[in-house]
Amino acid sequence: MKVELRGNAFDIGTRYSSSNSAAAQKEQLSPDPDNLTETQRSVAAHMGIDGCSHKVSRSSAATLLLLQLACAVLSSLFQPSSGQSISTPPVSEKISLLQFKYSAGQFAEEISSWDWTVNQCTGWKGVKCWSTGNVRVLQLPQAGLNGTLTRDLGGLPFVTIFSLQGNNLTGVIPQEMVTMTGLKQLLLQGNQLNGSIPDCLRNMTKLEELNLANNRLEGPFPSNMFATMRNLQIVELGNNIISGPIPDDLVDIPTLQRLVLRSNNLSGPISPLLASSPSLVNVDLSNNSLEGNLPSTWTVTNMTSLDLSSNFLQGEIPFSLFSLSNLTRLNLARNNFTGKIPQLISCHFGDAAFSGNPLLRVEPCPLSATPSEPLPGEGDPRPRSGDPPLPFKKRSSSSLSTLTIVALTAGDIALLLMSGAGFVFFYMWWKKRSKNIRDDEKEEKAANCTLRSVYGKELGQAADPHRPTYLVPAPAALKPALKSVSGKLSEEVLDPKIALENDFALSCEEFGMDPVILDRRLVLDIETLLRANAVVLGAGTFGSVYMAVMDDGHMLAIKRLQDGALRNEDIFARQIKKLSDVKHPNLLPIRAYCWSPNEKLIIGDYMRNGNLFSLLHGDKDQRPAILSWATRHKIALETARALAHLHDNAVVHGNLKATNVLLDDKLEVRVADFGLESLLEKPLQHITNAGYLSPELLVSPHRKSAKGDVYSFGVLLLELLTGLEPLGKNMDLATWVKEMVKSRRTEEVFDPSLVSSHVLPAQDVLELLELALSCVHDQDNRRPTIASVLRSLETIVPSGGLLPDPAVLPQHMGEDFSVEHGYGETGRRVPVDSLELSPSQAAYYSDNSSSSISPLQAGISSSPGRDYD
Ligand SMILES: Nc1ncnc2c1ncn2[C@@H]1O[C@H](COP(=O)(O)OP(=O)(O)OP(=O)(O)O)[C@@H](O)[C@H]1O
Repeated sequence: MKVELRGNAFDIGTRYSSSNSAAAQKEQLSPDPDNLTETQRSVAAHMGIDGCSHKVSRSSAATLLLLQLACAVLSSLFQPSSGQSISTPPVSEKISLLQFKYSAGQFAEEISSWDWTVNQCTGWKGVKCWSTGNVRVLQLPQAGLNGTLTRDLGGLPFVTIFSLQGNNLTGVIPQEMVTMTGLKQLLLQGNQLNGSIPDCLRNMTKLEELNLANNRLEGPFPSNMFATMRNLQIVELGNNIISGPIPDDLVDIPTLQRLVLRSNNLSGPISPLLASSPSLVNVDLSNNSLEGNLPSTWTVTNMTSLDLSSNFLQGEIPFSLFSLSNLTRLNLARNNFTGKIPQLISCHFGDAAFSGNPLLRVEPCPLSATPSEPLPGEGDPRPRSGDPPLPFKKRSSSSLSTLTIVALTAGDIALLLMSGAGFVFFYMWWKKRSKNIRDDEKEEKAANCTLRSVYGKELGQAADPHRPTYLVPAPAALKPALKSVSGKLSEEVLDPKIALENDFALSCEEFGMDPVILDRRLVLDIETLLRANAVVLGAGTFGSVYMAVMDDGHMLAIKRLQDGALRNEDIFARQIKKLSDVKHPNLLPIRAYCWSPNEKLIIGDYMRNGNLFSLLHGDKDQRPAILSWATRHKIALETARALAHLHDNAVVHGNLKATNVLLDDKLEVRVADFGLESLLEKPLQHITNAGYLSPELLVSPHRKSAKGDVYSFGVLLLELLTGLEPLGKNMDLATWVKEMVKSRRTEEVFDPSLVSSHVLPAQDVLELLELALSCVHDQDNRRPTIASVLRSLETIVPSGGLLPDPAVLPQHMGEDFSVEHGYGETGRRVPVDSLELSPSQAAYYSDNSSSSISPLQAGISSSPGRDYD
């Protein structure tokens, strides 16, 4: 009997589905809407709300009625008689939900419980109801939904939380959702939704959180859309294709705290309203096409984080911005700002905050004062909490005082800096010291350490990394794992404010045990991990890497090892302990790990400045940085130190490449991912670092050796010298440079930002090239040891024989430099085939200049077969 009736219910759903698209059937039904029941009337009324261009059609209402009648009979038979306190749920809402299921969730295991015979309020996953029986919450994050948001969702007028993030929903956001006038959270980030931002959102006047990030929404904001949405606290629309200006009625919402519009096509100036908002805490407008000068007066007193990097902003940076009392994270990199940044300010916000502005003169900071600190005590000679008390009252804010700013703007900068050098050092010392005191206090509270959603109550306190990071949906491979544990999730983890970043936490739940801590300064338990928000940073050879934000703002990087990791816990523990024992200031320490039969996580610190590859070559959300010769030399030196230390401790890195050369807050190198193959059941048989692999390893990738590391290091040096990626279209970088040198075209290999066309490279650069070439010798026994490479590197003192950083050039020289060296009018690097590369460098990337096969593709080291003359 039950089976039969379920079949009926399914038929109804299917018929309804097709009726929606079949005009003929609609016409046949044509009921009189005057005869609608109370619920129907309410739905229809909501669907026809003024101000929304789309109104529900007569035939839809008719279909609804017919279905409701049919279903009402069934529901009267099959409502549970368990004495629920919830009233009988409206059938129309059930139909709307089923219709949505048939459109988007037929194959989603998550909503297999959505069965007609079950009460939707008590037995359907992801659905919660009011006591009246109306749907209050629809919450299905990462549920494997695959299809469109149907117009029938308009039949859920009493929903307050609509949370379908991290699925694979396509199509437009239907105008019918206008009926949801009581909505407080609309969370659809991490889908494939397209079309424009629907005008009808304006009717959601109670909305507090709007998150449509990571979709394909395009076009400008509907005019005056936000004028009615005055309760918004969080607006996240990053990583779409939204164009046009940022509307004033958005930035002046009196409750708005978090505004993330990064990586869109937004243009126009930054409104002075944004600079004076009393509520804004976190703002990220990076990676757009915003232009013009910054507002001259900044009074956003609550703002802690502002990212305007990678735009076309220009003019001088107003000092009032630096005086904001709570601003700890500022990123103005990669714009066209002019003027001068005194040392006091570059020390406060970090040099990187101003990099990539060719006409901005930044006085580099001899110390680092960026907000994120290493764990207390780590290689850190700073005073600790046991030290004598401070001689003055603790300041409540870390901002520069108004007095300081006035002094600076009055033109006394030089004098102030000279006479105040002691103050700077003392200030930095004090700042770091107070941080240590806080850290120590936190350590004492370790046992109670819990994490909160950074998008929830702790809004804006910790979530915003200095460097923009993409939020991306969980890798497909992870989804089954999520499903398998989702049934166990607590209510709190399903908080819709905790967005798709919780992919990591979900997968971690499988452990059910605390992580093994390898660094006693790290306080972390499974609860902590479960509640942390995680962002996928990327996936590599060994698995995915996530960034997770702790409640104290500390950011961890968590590598989730793919299948193939050691199955024996003891051996895994022994190997990982061995790796974590190899400590060096230029190695990224392993702080903890999790092991379960199905999951293995490796936990270390998150490096805000990303990796060398992105820095040199740029990536999706970062343009290449302009690195001076001295900086490149420093990176080479520190990487060599890390590698030498590994080899001294009998650890082969085995996967050295620019994405594994990470940069910490002080732009100091932290080499990551060393020795990871020792954690695998079987050595990898495939190439993990194409372009960096020595000829002998191309033949036998599993025979990792110290000399193989030296070869990879040589390629890194070449990358730093040439500015080119390790793999061109037709050959690898080492082969290309060797050929260029053989053809006496050495000067053409250097990165044009290092050497002007009429100044030959200085001796020290040539020495480095020679050293790099010795490392990439085809025969491993002819390569030097890393210890001897390090010694040579230490003797090379970067000279001033090259053009200095554009940032320190006088302005007129800066202009010449940008034109001559391919930075274009805006001071940005321009793509391959343009001025940025020498003709021979451009040829390295082009695929029509040679028909040769890359030695990597061929699996052997051979002559490139390229015509160099
Ligand atoms: N601790 C970290 N801090 C910041 N970024 C990190 C950290 N660890 C890894 N990443 C970044 O995350 C991304 C993915 O890293 P992952 O190690 O998985 O891949 P990979 O380095 O490209 O390749 P491989 O797995 O072969 O090393 C890379 O861009 C990497 O630079």
